[in-house]
Amino acid sequence: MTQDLLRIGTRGSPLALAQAHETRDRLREATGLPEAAFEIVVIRVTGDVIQDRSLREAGGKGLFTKEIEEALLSGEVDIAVHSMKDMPTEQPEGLALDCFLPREDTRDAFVTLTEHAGIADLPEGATVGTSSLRRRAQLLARRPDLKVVEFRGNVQTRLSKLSQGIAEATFLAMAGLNRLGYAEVPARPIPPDAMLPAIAQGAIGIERRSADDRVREMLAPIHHEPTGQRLAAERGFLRRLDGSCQTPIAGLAELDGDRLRLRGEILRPDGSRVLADDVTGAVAEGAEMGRAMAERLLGEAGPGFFG
Ligand SMILES: NCc1[nH]cc(CCC(=O)O)c1CC(=O)O
Repeated sequence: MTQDLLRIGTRGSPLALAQAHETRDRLREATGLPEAAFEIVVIRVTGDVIQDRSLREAGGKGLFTKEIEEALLSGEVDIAVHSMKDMPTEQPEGLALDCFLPREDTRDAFVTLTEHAGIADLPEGATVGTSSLRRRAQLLARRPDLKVVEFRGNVQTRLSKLSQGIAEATFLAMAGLNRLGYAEVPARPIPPDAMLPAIAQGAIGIERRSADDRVREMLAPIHHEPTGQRLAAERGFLRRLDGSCQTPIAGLAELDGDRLRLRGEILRPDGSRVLADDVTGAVAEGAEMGRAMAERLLGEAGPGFFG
């Protein structure tokens, strides 16, 4: 970082830009620096360029982060703002990811232009759009009769697919809708008991060069430790499961004083089996609780579970 400018790297999607603006505003507030001290630098990532096929086919993890991390390492940007939901559990050598903003709503939302109030009310054989393996598996676990079609693109695109009748409902993260200020989108939050969210859903993380002390000091006052504690548990769970990267995984940690409750779930992609666990322990033990839960569920699953 040059003496007077902090370059903030981000994807160019409306949600990514909203998250970058939130980060800049919090940094301005914390540092007292003027708006001119920050520059938002939009970086094109592979995941944004691929439009014609499913992201999974294109090769899994890191599709939304690789180019941004390269820009960090080369000094093109000084920090990178990410949806933690899209972040691998390990960062490249030389980068640190330990600053988290206060978490938004962690729930998924059921979105429909029809009068159906939720998953249970959809007519027999109805079509639901989602490109999330997790949501697909969770949906089919409850309603094996439903048809799932691939749904990509931003919120507007997905809503227009609903209005064209391509599907009767879809799912979106409440966090994204709230951060974009889309109060008019017909979205009903789903309680975590009914659909456990993705690991780290609703959390924003800020990545930096490990050795950049000036940036580390600048980020310290905007870090939200309770969010960090919850993510430590959820990502501890994910880290142990990451090997099978096509695995539908869900998890949510919640704090109650110095206690942490962690719920986790792994599913077969077709929803035919769901293995779930729910534990409470000391906040400081979150990462280990997550790892141990993953171990238990993997043991229960046995070989071939994800087939
Ligand atoms: N995988 C895409 C993605 N990454 C983060 C969010 C939403 C915001 C969040 O969960 O923080 C979304 C879209 C969605 O799931 O609706």
